[in-house]
Amino acid sequence: KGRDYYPNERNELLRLRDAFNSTAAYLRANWTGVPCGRSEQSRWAGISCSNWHVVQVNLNGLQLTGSLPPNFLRNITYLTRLSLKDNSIFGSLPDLSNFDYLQHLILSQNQFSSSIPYGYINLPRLSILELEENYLDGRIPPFNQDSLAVFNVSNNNLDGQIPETSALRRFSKSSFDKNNPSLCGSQLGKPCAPPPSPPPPPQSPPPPSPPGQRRRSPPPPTYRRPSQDGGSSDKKLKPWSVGLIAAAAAFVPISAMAAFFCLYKGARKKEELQGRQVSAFAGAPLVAPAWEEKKVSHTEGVDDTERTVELQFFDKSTPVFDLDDLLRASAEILGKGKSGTTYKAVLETGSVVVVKRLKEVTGLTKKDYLQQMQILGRMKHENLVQIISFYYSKDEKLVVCEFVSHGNLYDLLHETGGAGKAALDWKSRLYVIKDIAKGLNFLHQNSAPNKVPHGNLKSSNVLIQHSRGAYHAKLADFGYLPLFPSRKLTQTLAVGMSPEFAQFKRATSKTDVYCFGIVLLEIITGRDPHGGEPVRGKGEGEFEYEDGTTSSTELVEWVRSVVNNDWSTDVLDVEIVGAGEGHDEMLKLTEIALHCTDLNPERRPRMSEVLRRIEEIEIGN
Ligand SMILES: Nc1ncnc2c1ncn2[C@@H]1O[C@H](COP(=O)(O)OP(=O)(O)OP(=O)(O)O)[C@@H](O)[C@H]1O
Repeated sequence: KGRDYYPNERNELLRLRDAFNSTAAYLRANWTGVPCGRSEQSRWAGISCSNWHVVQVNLNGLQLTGSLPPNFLRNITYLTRLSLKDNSIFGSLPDLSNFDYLQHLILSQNQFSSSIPYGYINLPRLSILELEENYLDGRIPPFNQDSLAVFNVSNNNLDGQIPETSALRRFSKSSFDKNNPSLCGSQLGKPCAPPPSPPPPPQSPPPPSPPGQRRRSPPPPTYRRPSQDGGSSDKKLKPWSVGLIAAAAAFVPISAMAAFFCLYKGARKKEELQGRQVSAFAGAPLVAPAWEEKKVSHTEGVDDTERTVELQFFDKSTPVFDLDDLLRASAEILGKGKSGTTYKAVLETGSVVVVKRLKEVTGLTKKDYLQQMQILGRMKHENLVQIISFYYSKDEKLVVCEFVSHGNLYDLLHETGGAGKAALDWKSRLYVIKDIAKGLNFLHQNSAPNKVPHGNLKSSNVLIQHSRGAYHAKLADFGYLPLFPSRKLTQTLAVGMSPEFAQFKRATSKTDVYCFGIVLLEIITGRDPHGGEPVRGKGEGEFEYEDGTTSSTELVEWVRSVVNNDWSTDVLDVEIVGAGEGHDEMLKLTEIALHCTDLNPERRPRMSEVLRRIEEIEIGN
């Protein structure tokens, strides 16, 4: 019956599978039997074989949550490729010494939070190393493999000098930059040592530096070996702690969180002793004494010292909680978007909130962050997700907002199996459309004229509530645009899909109107404007629509051509065409949507006009 398989390799894969939480159900169902048989092609999803051995593990974008088991894959001796990109795996990067055949190591877009293991410099055949978009800290080891062709450690929390090896000198800024604020070296055009200070002129002594301002001495240029646990010994609140705790809480009982919590507490105690944990609003009057105890405050002013800000609450009538409460909450990941990871947290009091951990905001000053948060906190409207509070520290920016219970419009419109889709009849769609228009108009009325008030309007950011027999909508994720410094990131937001952004890299309030038009077309036609294709992850760190050819414009063009021909009802979603109601109204809405998605932003209507026209449309019985 041919040769035997290698049971050790199978066991290693099963150990890996079992380390992930229930999102790995797919692997549980599929990884049965023998991974490598006679053929090179494995029956196991994500596994490739050669000569009866496992040689590749490719588990990208499967929403895997958990940490990698110790001595990870140690018996898979012939492994050439390990790719776990775009999951929510946390903890330390795996120790991979003695993997002599490993060529591709791709662990980007996860939540790993250790330093980069030193042993990686001894992987003799390493040609692709992608570790970007994690929470890695510490120094970059001195990689010097000639084989290295792709190297990316950007978007982490690394520091120190980029080692001056010939292999690393081959890579440019984009391999290292973003969110690695303390990293320095020629690749970044950022010398590590401070420039030698000129001798002070004898007549005039240099002005005294302002109190409390000390120059940070540059880190020593040598590589510091990571401590045993793979982390750094610095006990400050780690950028990963919230994510780790929240993710861990998704599948461990609250009591098991104590260990994490102690770690966090210890870190805080030290910070408090050092006087770093100071509220930026320390002078603000607190309304109830109990709140003082809880060390929370309400936003009343802004200062600009680069310190941690405790959770800030906007509404004095909401029950308050502090970061400790939040960390103790049981949490689950709702999703990982382009702007960060979103968690649902159930506090011990039973209140449910949503916590968004923003990424890519490290370049932002605290003042800018607080100012924008204050603007957003004032945006109170029944069709906007209410922001409850926010948190700022150098490494961690959190936005806490209300939880909206019925998922998002995208899922409701495109859910396969029909359950969600059929539920959204014409009347519900019109309710939802009106709500979106009202929420967006409110944002537009209350924002400065030169701003992009929402910036990320798309159906997955329209959250649905079901009350008194009807669907209602609330807009989420608005106002983040000023927080994201890079164009590349703006490109991933909904406004980045507009024709003007694709062509001129520009967005205005009329770009929001365009996004609204696209959502409207999506509701009317039932078609996914992005054709169901992933927006992200086309190539190595690239985005699908980078060249500006968005498929949302294809949807617009298609609707326009059908409508121009004979006002046919062909564009309408079959679900509502079948019901035979509301055709005229839907066609009126199609006209509005086409007006909103005009290629020329100047010709698009203002949101106030859009709302007026939509409100004229009757909701029948
Ligand atoms: N306040 C909320 N209440 C309930 N669910 C929410 C809330 N905010 C976000 N979600 C859900 O969490 C998931 C992830 O949201 P998130 O905003 O992180 O990603 P996204 O919308 O896919 O992308 P982006 O970051 O570009 O907005 C989505 O399914 C969204 O519907």
